[in-house]
Amino acid sequence: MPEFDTIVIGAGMSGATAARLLADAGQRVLVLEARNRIGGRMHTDREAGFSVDLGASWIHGIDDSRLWELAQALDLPTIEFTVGSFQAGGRPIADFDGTGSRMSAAESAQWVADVEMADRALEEAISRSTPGDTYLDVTERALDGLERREDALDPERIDEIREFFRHRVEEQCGAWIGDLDAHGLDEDTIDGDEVVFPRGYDELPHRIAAGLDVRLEHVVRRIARVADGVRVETDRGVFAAAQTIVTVPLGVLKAGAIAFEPPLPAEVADPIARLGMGVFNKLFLQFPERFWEDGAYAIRALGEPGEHWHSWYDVSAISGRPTLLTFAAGPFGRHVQTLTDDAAAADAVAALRRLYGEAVPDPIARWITRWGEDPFSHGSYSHVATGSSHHDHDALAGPADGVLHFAGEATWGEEPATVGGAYASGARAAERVLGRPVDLAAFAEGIRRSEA
Ligand SMILES: Cc1cc2nc3c(=O)[nH]c(=O)nc-3n(C[C@H](O)[C@H](O)[C@H](O)COP(=O)(O)OP(=O)(O)OC[C@H]3O[C@@H](n4cnc5c(N)ncnc54)[C@H](O)[C@@H]3O)c2cc1C
Repeated sequence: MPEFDTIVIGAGMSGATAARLLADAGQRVLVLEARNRIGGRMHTDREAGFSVDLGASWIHGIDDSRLWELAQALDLPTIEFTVGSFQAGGRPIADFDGTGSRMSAAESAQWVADVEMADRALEEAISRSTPGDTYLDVTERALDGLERREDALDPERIDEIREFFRHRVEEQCGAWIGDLDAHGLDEDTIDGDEVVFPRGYDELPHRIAAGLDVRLEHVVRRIARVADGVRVETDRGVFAAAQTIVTVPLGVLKAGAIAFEPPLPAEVADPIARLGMGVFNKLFLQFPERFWEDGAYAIRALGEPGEHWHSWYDVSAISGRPTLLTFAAGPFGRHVQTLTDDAAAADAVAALRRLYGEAVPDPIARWITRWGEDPFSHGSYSHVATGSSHHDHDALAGPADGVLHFAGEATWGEEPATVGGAYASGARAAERVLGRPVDLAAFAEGIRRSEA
């Protein structure tokens, strides 16, 4: 008989959740984690004495969110910060136009109205799209229609909206707009406020994983199905169990970093090949003093000044120090990974100086991520690449044969690319192993009781 009932591969949100649920149900569970830390793409740097979330920061929409229920049950402090999604307006945003000049309130309101009109045309174009159409195709059709209207917007404004749509895809999916399927943002809905975690988001997987048998720095290389279950080969030994839950990121599966014996069946291998893994990187800049206006949640540059670095979020409330967070995603995100930290920060500061001039001091600290170069994620999160569909996410969960299960953000079609999706997928994998539903309220209560 194998030594373990279940081996969970990966100690991120999905793996920690599945492992804890199974251990709570009385199973002998082993978690194998390649990195020297728990949390995966939830990773908080606390070295400076405050929290800097290098991976996920937000719960995107707390209404009807099981993740929000968990965060509340565990008494995690949160700060409301409803601008994590890429919106034209909705919250106070300091907009700058194509000449780098601050827009008036009326100009910003007009911009939001223009984007809303374009979004309606885009929705229509998506509904009429045919298989194989990219998000770029439908965007161009929508903008083309707007250009030919009697009350057409001027070409400069159309270009700004085009740029906005491109940036939205890059931020939501980490992908170039021409690589995303026309339906790639269909599931991108946010219900309710968004929140961030001043103590750091990775507290969540750490508390879930507390007390589990987690072996860090164990890189899984091969998974073989054998007569009585699975043999999992790592760089530090071989482990056996009745079944395994694989939670490594889609990027790791796409890179072929784990060999499966026998090879994965088409029902799982094809979605792995079809879905895309995007790159989304963060750059935090901390300044000696604040130079942007009070009350603005975000700063946004339209047109040419915002071609690359275009959106800055004021995250000072988390550290108590003047700090802006900006993103580099898609092709630009891959480019930024090739720059030194000095060069990337200097480039972002130069973009800010086009808006605020010499009022922008040199930053006193910075943090920059390179998720696309990380061998244990090979990217930031999954997306519906051209030719794939949201069904591919759920198909990826398997189980291929009841012994080999998959979980992780990429396996949850309703809310992929999120911590909420990872959490739900971990719970689903545990349910499939146990053959019965799990009670997430009791799960949270169990974590609290064990900490008391
Ligand atoms: C920069 C960034 C910002 C984000 N922002 C948000 C946000 O604000 N809100 C949100 O909801 N989501 C956000 N996300 C997405 C969110 O972080 C992920 O969806 C979620 O954390 C994924 O959890 P997971 O368990 O599926 O995968 P992971 O957290 O990646 O866990 C998988 C684990 O498998 C391990 N592993 C990999 N290969 C091996 C191997 N060969 N052997 C053993 N172990 C291995 C990894 O080290 C990792 O610990 C962001 C992601 C990034 C990168």
